[in-house]
Amino acid sequence: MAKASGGVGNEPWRVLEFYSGIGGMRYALMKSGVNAEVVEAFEINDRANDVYEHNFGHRPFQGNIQSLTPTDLDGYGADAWLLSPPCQPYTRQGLQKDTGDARAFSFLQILELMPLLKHPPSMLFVENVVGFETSDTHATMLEMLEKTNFITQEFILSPLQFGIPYSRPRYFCLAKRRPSSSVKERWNNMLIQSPRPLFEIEDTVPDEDVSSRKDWDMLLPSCQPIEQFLELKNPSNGTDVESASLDTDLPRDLKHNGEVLNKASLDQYFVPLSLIERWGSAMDIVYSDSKRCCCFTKSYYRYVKGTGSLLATVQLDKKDKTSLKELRLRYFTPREVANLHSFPEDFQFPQHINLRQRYALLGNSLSIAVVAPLLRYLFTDPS
Ligand SMILES: C[S@@+](CC[C@H](N)C(=O)[O-])C[C@H]1O[C@@H](n2cnc3c(N)ncnc32)[C@H](O)[C@@H]1O
Repeated sequence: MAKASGGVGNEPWRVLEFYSGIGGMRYALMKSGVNAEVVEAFEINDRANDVYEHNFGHRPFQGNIQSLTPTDLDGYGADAWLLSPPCQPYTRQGLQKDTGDARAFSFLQILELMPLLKHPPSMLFVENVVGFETSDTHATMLEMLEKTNFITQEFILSPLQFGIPYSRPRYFCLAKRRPSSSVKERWNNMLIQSPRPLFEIEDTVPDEDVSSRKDWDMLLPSCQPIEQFLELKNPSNGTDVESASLDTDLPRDLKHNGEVLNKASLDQYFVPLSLIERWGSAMDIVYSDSKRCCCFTKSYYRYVKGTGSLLATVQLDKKDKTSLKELRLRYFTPREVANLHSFPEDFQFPQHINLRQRYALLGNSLSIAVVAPLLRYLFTDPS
C-alpha cells in the first residue's frame, strides 16, 4: 500500500525549506500528514523571518541562499528540498528577464551545486508562477535534474480545483531521484493541469486530457462562497446605503471575531473614494456570495490594478445599475487573505508587522490547500 510515513527506519524525512518566507511550505508539509521534520529554513528577509519565528519558534538561517556551499548543504543530510524561489523574473507583469534577473541567480546556483553533493536530496519540490514553465531557468532546472538522475512530474494547479474560491494558478515541479520512483509513473515528464493524479488510488490510464487546462469556471459551483473566508462579516442587508453619506458613513455593523470594530480599525480597510473614481473600471469586485476571487499579490493595498479582489460590503441587487461608490468597497483583511491561502487559524503576525508588510508577505506565499496534497503525493512510497 502507498505510504508517506517517513524516511529510513521510519525516522521523519529530513527537509530543507528554501525561500521560506512566512512558512507557507512548512504549513503545507504539516497539513500533508507526511512524517517529516524541517531541519533548516533559509530566508533573506528579516520581517519574513520574524513572522516565521513567531509561529514556529525557530528563526530561519538569515542569509543569501547563493552563498551556501556543497559542504553546508551536505551537512544537513536532507532527504528533501522544498523551494519557492522569487517569481519576479517570470511574472507576466514583470520584465521577464528570466536567467538575466539577479533574483534568479540563487536558484540557478543551488541547482548547479546538486552534482557536487555527497548527499543529494532524493526528493525536490519547486513552486513558482505560471510562465516559469517556458523560461530558460526552467529549461536549466530540467537539464540539471536529468543530469543528477531525477525524474519529474510537473503540475499547474489552482485553489479553485480544491473547492477554494480563489484563483491562484501556480506551477509545481515534483522530482524524485532514481532509484526512487514516482508514485504513478505514467505521469512522468508530463505537465499536468488536473489534480486527478493526486487522488487516484491506482495508476490508471487517464480518460481525461490532463495536459490541457480545463475551463476552471466549470469548477466554481463546487467552491465555497467567499463569505466563509471572511472575518469581517457584512451587514445583513444593504438597506442603510441610501441613508448614508458615502464619504463618512461606513457600514456600522461589520464585526471582527464577533466584536464590532471601532471606526479607525475599520476605516483602514475601506477603499477611498478617490481611488474608486480613478481606478474603478480596473477593479476586480466580488461579493460575499461570489465563488471566485483574484490572486492577491504582494502589492495588494498599495496598488489596485491586478493585485487582488475588492469586496462589496453592500449586497445590492446586482442587476441594478449600482454606482461603485454605493458598494462600499473594502480590502480583504490580511487574515482573510490568509484564510484564502488556507493558512491555519493559529497563524499570526507579530504586532510590529504593519498592514502593508502583512499583505506583501502573504502575497509572496502559497496556497496550502494546493501544496499539501502535492507534498503528500511526492513523499508517498509506491511500494
Ligand atoms: C516567493 S517567496 C516564497 C514565500 C514562501 N513560500 C512563503 O510561504 O512565504 C520568495 C522568498 O525568497 C526570499 N529570497 C529571495 N532571494 C533570496 C536569496 N537569494 N536568499 C534567501 N532568500 C531569498 C524572498 O525574501 C521571499 O521571501
